[in-house]
Amino acid sequence: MLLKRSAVFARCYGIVIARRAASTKLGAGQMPKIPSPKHLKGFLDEYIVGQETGKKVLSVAVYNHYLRVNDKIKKDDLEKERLLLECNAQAELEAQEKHNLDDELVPRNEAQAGLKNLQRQLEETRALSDEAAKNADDDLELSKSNVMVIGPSGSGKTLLATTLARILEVPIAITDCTQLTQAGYIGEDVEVCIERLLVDADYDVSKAERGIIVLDEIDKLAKPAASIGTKDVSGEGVQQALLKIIEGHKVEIVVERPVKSTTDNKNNQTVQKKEETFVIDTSNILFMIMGAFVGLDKHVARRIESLKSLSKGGPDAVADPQKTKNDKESQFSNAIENIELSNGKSVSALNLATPTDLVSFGLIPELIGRVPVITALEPLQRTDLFHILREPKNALLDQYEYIFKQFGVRLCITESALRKVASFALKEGTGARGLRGIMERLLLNVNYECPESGISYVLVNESTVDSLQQTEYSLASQVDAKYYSRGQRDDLIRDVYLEDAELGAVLDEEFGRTPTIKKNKSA
Ligand SMILES: Nc1ncnc2c1ncn2[C@@H]1O[C@H](COP(=O)(O)OP(=O)(O)OP(=O)(O)O)[C@@H](O)[C@H]1O
Repeated sequence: MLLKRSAVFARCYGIVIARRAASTKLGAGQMPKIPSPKHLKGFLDEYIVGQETGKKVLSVAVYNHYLRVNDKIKKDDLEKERLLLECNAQAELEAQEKHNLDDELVPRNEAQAGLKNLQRQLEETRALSDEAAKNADDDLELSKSNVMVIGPSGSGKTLLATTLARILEVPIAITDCTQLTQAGYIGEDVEVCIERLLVDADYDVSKAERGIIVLDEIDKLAKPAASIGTKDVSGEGVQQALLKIIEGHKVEIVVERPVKSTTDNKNNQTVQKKEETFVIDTSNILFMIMGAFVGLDKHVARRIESLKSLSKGGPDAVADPQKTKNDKESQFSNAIENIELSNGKSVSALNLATPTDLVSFGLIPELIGRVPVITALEPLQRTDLFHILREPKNALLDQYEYIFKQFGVRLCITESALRKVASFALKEGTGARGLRGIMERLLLNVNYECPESGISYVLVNESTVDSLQQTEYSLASQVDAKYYSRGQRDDLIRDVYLEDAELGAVLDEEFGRTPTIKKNKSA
């Protein structure tokens, strides 16, 4: 009996500790409401132009990931609840048993009836919790699904990840894989990505444990064919080191956490830091692995062409290589190979990349195996770049208009000027990333001239962009626009209408003018 009691005590003691931990963490980490894939995609549409397939694939993958996270947390909580219920009933039974049997005032038969009653309650509790566990499909565990996003530089890979983190209100950490090395070598250890996530989660472990880690430039870890047999501490070594954390593992990290800031006599603020150890379980963290994988499209195109030639029966049947080229944009070095499908549609070769292609590229199969969802982003076309300039939330045009408004100037950029900027960016071949640089060069001189100058309106039109294209970067200061004082507002509107009737109408409305009838050159 003594042995039995001490066993029960030990069990209850253990569970009471679990109860304390559970009561503070119960439901912690669970997402309150996961937006549906359609809702997620709709939100992405507001910020990201094009990339329809990528946005759809990611919306579904992210939705499923967080369903799994919630399911896992729910099951863990249920199990804790179950143990608690059982423990409480058992502890009460033990206490009552002792009390009733020791108390001489309680008649023997009443004490025994009371105990029987408690025993029945305990049985009922067990049956109820067993039933709840059965209903929750306890044995079924959803597996982790990390995501790989392949796409040319500046196509929106990082923007997709950060936008998703924003809608889901989860912390995010972006790590450039080229900085990582195997533990013990000069460079950053792979655990640095978890440390960054923890910082973004404001040192809240449960928040960090459901965050997103982006491993950017993963393609730079590809094992070069020449490295076979040699130790590759920054490529294959890092891929190996990433395996555990990507799959789901408890990782211990020591971070220097800022605790308080003090001000010395000279009014200098110093932040005091304290070393703290955290244990982070990475099994609910969503890993998004990204890279441009330059050359992968050519590899895929070759593989598909050789498959086609095999199915048609010999070298004579090899498809015209021109067919796999991007139609208009192929003259640019970063153009991605296109593949013509049997239904006549043309898709980017990156969309047809298989895990085997990625292994041929130099990623290790174990890493690819842990990332079951693979999607590719399309290289952005001229029209995408034009839309990116003015349509999404946070569009560059809105940003520049806002900056100019701060010093009292209405910046007007015509549609044809923006289309020229888009063409210019396409030629530079850096995707949407290049747009910012071009806009900076375009507006450098204007931005220099306007503040505190008496200028109220600036018009940047097609010829302004032409003058930028004719100059070298160093001569960007020679790019000029049209400037107007407050009294020349009508001149501005007239000039705007010559190139962009839509913008003219916007200005008419903005200034409370009667709409101008003559809406364009031909009118
Ligand atoms: N499809 C898009 N829609 C809207 N904006 C975009 C899009 N693609 C890129 N951008 C803009 O270009 C900038 C760079 O994009 P992002 O950092 O997401 O590119 P990336 O694909 O991650 O490039 P890299 O491989 O060089 O890191 C973003 O800040 C964003 O403003």
